[in-house]
Amino acid sequence: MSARTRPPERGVPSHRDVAQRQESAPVSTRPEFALYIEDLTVSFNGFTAVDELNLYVDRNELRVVIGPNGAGKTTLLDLICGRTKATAGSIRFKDIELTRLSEHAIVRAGVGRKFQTPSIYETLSVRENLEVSFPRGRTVFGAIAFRRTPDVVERVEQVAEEIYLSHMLEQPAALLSHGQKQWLEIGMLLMQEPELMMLDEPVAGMSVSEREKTAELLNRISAGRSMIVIEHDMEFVKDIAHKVTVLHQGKVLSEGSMAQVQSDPRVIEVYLGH
Ligand SMILES: Nc1ncnc2c1ncn2[C@@H]1O[C@H](COP(=O)(O)OP(=O)(O)OP(=O)(O)O)[C@@H](O)[C@H]1O
Repeated sequence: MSARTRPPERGVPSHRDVAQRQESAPVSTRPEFALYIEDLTVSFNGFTAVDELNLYVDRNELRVVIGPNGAGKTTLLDLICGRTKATAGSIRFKDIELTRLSEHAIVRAGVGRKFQTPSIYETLSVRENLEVSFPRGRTVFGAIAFRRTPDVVERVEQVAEEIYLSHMLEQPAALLSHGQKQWLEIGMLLMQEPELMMLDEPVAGMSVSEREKTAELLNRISAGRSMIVIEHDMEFVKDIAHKVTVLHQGKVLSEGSMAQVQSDPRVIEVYLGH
C-alpha cells in the first residue's frame, strides 16, 4: 500500500474524522493533531518534488524528517512556511489553511522556521538580536522601535537562559561560536513563541558538546508546541525524535519510532544503508 493511500495509523485520525468529532464536541476541544498535511504536491517545471504527501504532527511532538538528498525535505518546510506555493493539497495548522496565506500571515498564525545557515544580525548584541525578534520589536517599516519595557527585558532574559547565552547578552553576535549562533537563532524564533517550529539541520557543523546541549534544548522547547526537524545525523535523531518520517522522492517511505524506521528494509535500501 502506498504512503498516499495508507490510512492514518491507530490514533492518527484523518482530518475528516477530527472534523466530525469536533461537530459534536464542545467548542473548546482542540483537535488531536496540530498539523494536518494532506495530498500535498508541488511540481517545478514538470518535476514533482513533493508528491501527494500526508503528514500529521501532534502538539508536544518533535517529529524528525529524514531521507536522501533531493527527497523533498526542505521543500516540505518551504511549503509549510509559504515560501513555496503548493500545486495541490492542504496544510492545516490549528484549523487554518496555510496554503492560502502569505509568508507573513503564516508567521502570525504561529509558525516559525529556522534555515540551515544562521541569519542573525552580527553587529547587534545577543540582547538586541532577541529584542528585535520580540513580536512588537519592529515597525512595519522594519525599523527597530522596541522599548525596553519590563516584559521585553524579562522575556529576553528567559530566552537567553534557555539557549545557554545568559552570560553573553551584551556581546556582539559576531563573537559567538557557530553553535552559539544557531542557538541564538533558535532563541529569536522562541521570542515569537511559535506553536509550530521548524528547524533545518540544526546541528550541522556543531561540536559534540554543542550537539548534546542542542538535543537537550530541543527536548525542552518541544513541550507545548509542535516541532519538525530535518536532520541527517542519526545519533542526534535518536536523541530528539518522538517519531521519524522518512521521505523519498517526495513521498513518505516509512514512519514510526526510530527503531521502526531503522529496521525498515526500504529505509535501509534508499538511505541508511548508504
Ligand atoms: N524552486 C525549485 N525549482 C526547481 N526544483 C526545485 C526547487 N526546489 C527544490 N527543487 C528540487 O526538488 C527536489 C527536492 O529538493 P529538496 O531541497 O527539498 O530536497 P532535500 O530532501 O531537502 O535534500 P537535501 O538533503 O539535499 O537538502 C530536488 O531535486 C530539488 O532540485
